[in-house]
Amino acid sequence: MHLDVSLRKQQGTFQFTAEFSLSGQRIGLFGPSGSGKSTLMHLLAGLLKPDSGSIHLDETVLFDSARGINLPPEQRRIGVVFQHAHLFPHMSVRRNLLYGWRRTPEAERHVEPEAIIEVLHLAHLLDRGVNLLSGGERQRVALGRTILSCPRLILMDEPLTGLDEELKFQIMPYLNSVFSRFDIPLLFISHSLLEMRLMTEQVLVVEQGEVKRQMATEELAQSAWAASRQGYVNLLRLGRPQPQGDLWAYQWGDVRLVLTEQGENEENVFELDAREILLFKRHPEATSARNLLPCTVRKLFTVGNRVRVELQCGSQTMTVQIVPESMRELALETGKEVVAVIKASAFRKLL
Ligand SMILES: Nc1ncnc2c1ncn2[C@@H]1O[C@H](COP(=O)(O)OP(=O)(O)OP(=O)(O)O)[C@@H](O)[C@H]1O
Repeated sequence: MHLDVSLRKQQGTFQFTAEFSLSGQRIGLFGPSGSGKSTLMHLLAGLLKPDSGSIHLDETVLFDSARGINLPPEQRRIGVVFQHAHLFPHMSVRRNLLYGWRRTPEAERHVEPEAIIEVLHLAHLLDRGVNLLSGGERQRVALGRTILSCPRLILMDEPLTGLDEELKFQIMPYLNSVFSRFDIPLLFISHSLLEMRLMTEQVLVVEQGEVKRQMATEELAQSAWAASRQGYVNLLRLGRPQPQGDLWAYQWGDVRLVLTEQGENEENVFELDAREILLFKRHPEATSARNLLPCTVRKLFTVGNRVRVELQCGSQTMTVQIVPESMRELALETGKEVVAVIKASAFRKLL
């Protein structure tokens, strides 16, 4: 997807401006409450009209004040999923799902209902009334219905915010598999940096009514680490494991990792807190930890009494957090070889 935006909008005393041009499939909108994220989504979807400027999505002009163009929402083919699933209460799950699909011209129907029902695991719910669904099931139906209207872009405004932590992590794999399998561009709003890292590749940072920056999501995660007291968390995407005794062995690029947890999916996402990784000058003689990875120091950053060490481990990178005293004792510098030691139980399965 390519999106070109240059616009202004005054809402009461709130002035919103956006000037950006981006290409990508998984984009996040990140910023504090009241900064203008939902405003931007409404402007893109055609639910709000800019005072001036233009919006181009791929080859289509959605809005251009100078040329008097303002496509109505139904002609923009942009799907929107809000925090609370807005389903038709008097219809079954099946009729909700097929609502947009039946209205989409045949030539533009590039997603089949059966495929969506399978990916979102909705087959057993098809004849149920939507009032009898749980919060997570409602969100899955809302997402399925939006995708079946075959949009060119999907906007999601905090779709996971109303759900409890456990449900959130149950739904995210569905979202990920839908967006990977059907390759639909996504613009995703969330206050959660972890959700951003799991769902997007790039982010637009919105602050005080303005799109201020555009950066890789990982860059945002690194800068958030420097600004907060929290530890940095590595996210590792690992494939199917092989049993190794009563543990599980995963291939991570050209590195083999041994974990206590079994991942059942094609792709399993684990978090690894940067503070839980130990560094040694050379291979320790004996240790209870199951993972001893020869690595090279790529970068070092010191923030107060914390040092972030970026390591190259074969083809993969990993971040470790230590204290300045350890850095001096290990004489760490760029290019130095070290051994990273990680317990099999230090990895926590997220997805
Ligand atoms: N119709 C309106 N009239 C006046 N001000 C409005 C109107 N709609 C929204 N605003 C103001 O615009 C600002 C941006 O709102 P918006 O909902 O876009 O923020 P947001 O970044 O999505 O916030 P949150 O993360 O809390 O959802 C807020 O200060 C809001 O009060």
